[in-house]
Amino acid sequence: MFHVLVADSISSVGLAPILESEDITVVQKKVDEVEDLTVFDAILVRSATKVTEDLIKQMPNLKIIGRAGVGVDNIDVEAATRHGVVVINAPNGNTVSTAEHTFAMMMALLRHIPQANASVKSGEWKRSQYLGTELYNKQLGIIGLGRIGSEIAKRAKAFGMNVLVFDPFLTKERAKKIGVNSCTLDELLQEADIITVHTPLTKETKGLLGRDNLAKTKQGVYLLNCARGGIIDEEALVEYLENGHVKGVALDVFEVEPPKNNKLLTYDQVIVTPHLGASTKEAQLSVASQVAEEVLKFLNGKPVSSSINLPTLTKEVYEKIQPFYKMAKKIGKLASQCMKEPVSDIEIVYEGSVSELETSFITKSFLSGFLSERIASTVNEVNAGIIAGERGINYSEKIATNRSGYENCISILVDGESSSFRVKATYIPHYGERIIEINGYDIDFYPTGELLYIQHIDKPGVIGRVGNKLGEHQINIATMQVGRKEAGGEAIMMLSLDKPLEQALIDDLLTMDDIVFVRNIHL
Ligand SMILES: NC(=O)c1ccc[n+]([C@@H]2O[C@H](COP(=O)([O-])OP(=O)(O)OC[C@H]3O[C@@H](n4cnc5c(N)ncnc54)[C@H](O)[C@@H]3O)[C@@H](O)[C@H]2O)c1
Ligand SMILES: O=C(O)[C@H](O)COP(=O)(O)O
Repeated sequence: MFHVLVADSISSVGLAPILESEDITVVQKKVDEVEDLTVFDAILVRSATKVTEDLIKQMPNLKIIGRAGVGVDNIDVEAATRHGVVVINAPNGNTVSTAEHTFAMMMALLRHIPQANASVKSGEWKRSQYLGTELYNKQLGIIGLGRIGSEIAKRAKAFGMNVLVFDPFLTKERAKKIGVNSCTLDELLQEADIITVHTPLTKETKGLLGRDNLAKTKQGVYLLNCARGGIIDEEALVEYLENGHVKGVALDVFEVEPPKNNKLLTYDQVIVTPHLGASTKEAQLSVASQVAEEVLKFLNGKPVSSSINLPTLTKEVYEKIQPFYKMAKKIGKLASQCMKEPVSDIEIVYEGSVSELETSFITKSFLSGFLSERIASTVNEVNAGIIAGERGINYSEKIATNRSGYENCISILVDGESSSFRVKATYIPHYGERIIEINGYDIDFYPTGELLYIQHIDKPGVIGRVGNKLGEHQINIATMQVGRKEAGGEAIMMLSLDKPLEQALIDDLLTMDDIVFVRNIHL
């Protein structure tokens, strides 16, 4: 008999396969109302229950966490993985509902519907006070053209809006297919009448619309956030509402939920909903049935298709593959951070002993490292191939015909819209992972921590000037590797640092003679 805890409000109709199973006992209660957490094999949640490492530790029988929705930011996926607990979600079930909710918010915002509704119900009849603005012919700026962003774009076009999109990982082909104009963030900020955000909350998107970027927007801009609280910096937003630059805001999500003493709630021109994007009968039925089916499959020992953390490998295979698996993920992150641009093709070549292993898993691990720098946190070995396909990235793997002399070697070539990136790595037992070539330059470093990648001209004094500049800013260099093809030509440096560089210092390095390219890398 399996025990499943349904800790949040999830559609019972959708959960029917689990509720009706004779082999499963279901308890529908909040975590803190449950007396004995130790019996449960599965826990099903939405965004309200926080599945922390502490909770996972209190559930020693736990095998699977089911998220009836998209975002897994309320689940400690790393801890789950460490504890061998599979995490699954329902990534597509609420896309349309959230897109529709965003659209409803946009229309309500520009036509003052919540304010007018409250006014009429209080006995007023103030027609002239609620003069609205049409969507027709307006510039809609969409930041993040994933599942939800694309659905918004379709609907906006039907309303006769001009759609501008900023998504650093959007290929030209995909933008063309969806029929949107891809532009830079600055162009979008300067041109859009209405801006809506649809990215995951990551270290790069946190505060994306903060003081500096809000200053670049049009006077009288409207803003929407139905993605995750914090993408629009709430403190900066208050300032821009106070000075009248931002005309109206619609929020479904907040930095702290439920919001407490949040000044944004005091403005008449701010309309809000309590994280209702996914709250429709259809979406709830869809996410609940997706999760129920997956959990049922898993508990019956069948493979699941929406796992976001663990690949389905036997213990034996996993042990052999693990070092390459980990290394491939790091190379993926390295390549993605070195090449911040849309990518169309990735080729992975395996050489030596690694080519005898199940390389498709290693390829997926590379892809998940690569994509995790660009897409929501839900990308992993299981879904990386599908996501790459959705993003228009073709990937292929080959076994090398020539040997380079290493016992094992993984070579990767990433083709982007304006440049390519080539990297080679090897794994040496009892010594570790080594990056042995970048863009044709021989090099040898351990891919970990804070790194600084510099392309420069091979001239006396360049390395010294870089060292001095970092020293002036109290940045300690732990290790440094240089590589060149010929004396006096282009060369590269890879420095391992005790802390990352501020953007201002990177900009400063770029102004120095003979420095061509500088990039902070975090592995
Ligand atoms: N309000 C709700 O109830 C609700 C419901 C569902 C999803 N969501 C949230 O909506 C957001 C989008 O969900 P989705 O399913 O469309 O995700 P998705 O992964 O399909 O799309 C995210 C997009 O953001 C892009 N992106 C990543 N970093 C970026 C950056 N720095 N700048 C611009 N674009 C960037 C990615 O390339 C990707 O195309 C997520 O935060 C999700 O948690 C909210
Ligand atoms: O990430 C999601 O799926 C949404 O934010 C919906 O969250 P909810 O299931 O708590 O409504």
